Amino acid sequence: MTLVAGIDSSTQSCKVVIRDLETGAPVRQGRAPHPAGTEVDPQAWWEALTAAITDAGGLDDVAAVSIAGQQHGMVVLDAAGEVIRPALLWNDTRSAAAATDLVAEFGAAALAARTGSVPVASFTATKLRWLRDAEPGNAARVAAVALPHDWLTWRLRGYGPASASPLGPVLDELVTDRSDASGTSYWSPSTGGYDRELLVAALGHDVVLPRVLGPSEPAGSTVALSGPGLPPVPAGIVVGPGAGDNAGAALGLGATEGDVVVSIGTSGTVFAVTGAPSTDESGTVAGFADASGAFLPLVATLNAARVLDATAALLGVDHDGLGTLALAAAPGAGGLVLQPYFEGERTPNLPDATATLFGMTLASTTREGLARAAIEGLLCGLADGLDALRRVGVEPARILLIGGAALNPAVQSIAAQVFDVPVTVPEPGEYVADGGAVQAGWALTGVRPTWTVSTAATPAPDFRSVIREQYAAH
Ligand SMILES: Nc1ncnc2c1ncn2[C@@H]1O[C@H](COP(=O)(O)OP(=O)(O)O)[C@@H](O)[C@H]1O
Ligand SMILES: O=C(CO)[C@@H](O)[C@H](O)COP(=O)(O)O
Repeated sequence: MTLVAGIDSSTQSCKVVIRDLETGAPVRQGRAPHPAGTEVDPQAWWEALTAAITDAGGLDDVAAVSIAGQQHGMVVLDAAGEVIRPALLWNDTRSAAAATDLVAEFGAAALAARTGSVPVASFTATKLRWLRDAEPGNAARVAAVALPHDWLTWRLRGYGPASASPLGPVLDELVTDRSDASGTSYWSPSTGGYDRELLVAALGHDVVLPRVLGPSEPAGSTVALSGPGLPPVPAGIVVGPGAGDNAGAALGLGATEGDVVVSIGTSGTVFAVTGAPSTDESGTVAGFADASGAFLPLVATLNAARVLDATAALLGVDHDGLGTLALAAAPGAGGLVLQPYFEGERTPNLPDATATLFGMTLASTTREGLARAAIEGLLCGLADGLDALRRVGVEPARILLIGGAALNPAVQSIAAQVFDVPVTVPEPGEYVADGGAVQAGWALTGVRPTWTVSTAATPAPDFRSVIREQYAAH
């Protein structure tokens, strides 16, 4: 039996899935938490990767591995391969003004044409501009810029600072893939090349950028790393190119034309695999590349599963309790509407916004109503995203609902009331890590594995227009 491993280094945790290459059957898995916050020392991801691989029983019997991860995070390295400052994550909004500056300098339409997207604070280029302006000393030291999955792949292949890696700080050995490169705002999904003028405009000088690998192109192989604080990984495992987490999920799900994936994790995302690149100069839809050689128009919100975490904590219940309360209220929650911008918002681009509860009356202000308004509010933001995808030509036939909060039965049934497209809930799984496992198998054999994904639920279509009408009124 040949085993392959996929890794998802996501915002809240690191997950490892090991599968049988031939059948796709799960063999074992592991996970470890990431620290909270929107600024994280990448060393914490390396330690979580070590813990998660250990939790998964190590990789001794594994033939190939590939790492997918949260998109956009800014990892800046000096000439000695040292991380210069903690990474700014995709959900860190301090670079909102820098994003505004870059859009003013180049124009939204030009940026959409050159990079597929109009940058907001999430995008790497805006974080580099923030660094240039706020921390010029750190900016001047930058010799290479990587994304979270690029840096972890580099470390797993034995590169890193001289004191902590067998192969040392070889910056030219940094690699990335099309999907994650497309979230930088200095790479073009249409041409497949870096836009160095935009990089220099952001950071102030040119630097080493990771080589962009094709979907099945191996990054190289592992070197033996076993030791205290190092992942238990033997030498010679093939390392796949890795991916941005959303592209990884599309690969893990085997999403095809007509499928729109809605992921409710730390971020909320709505995306589809398409044959041609998309351009949306309004900035709503990011025109990303995918991990199979195609494209991935995507809408992302900042406020997703944690809206439910916060509401459940406020109501003093767990996730199941929140779901039970929500289903006890009628669709529309008696007029109660939660605009859930707890962390500012990315789509719409309102980085300084806060959450607001509308429609509070003595009748509507109940625990049940609040629970339902929280689920409806986060789903309405994603339904707006679905409409934006339609505007760039996506024709949805079904929604594949994934991510931590998709496990919640109330989220599943309310999704069938908010989306005007049938909803399918795949069996609970780590689809981003599964996408990494697909990449690992693809890089190992040259043939893309096609594994079956089972369905856990298909909530009956039950579209209730009142929910979106109320939400849109505020
Ligand atoms: N049954 C549930 N109902 C609602 N939310 C849940 C449930 N189970 C997990 N979550 C939430 O899902 C989130 C984690 O989802 P995940 O997709 O792993 O996130 P990420 O990939 O961004 O790290 C957490 O905020 C967690 O509290
Ligand atoms: O910024 C985006 C997509 O553009 C986010 O989707 C991040 O990629 C983080 O994803 P999760 O950790 O929430 O899955």
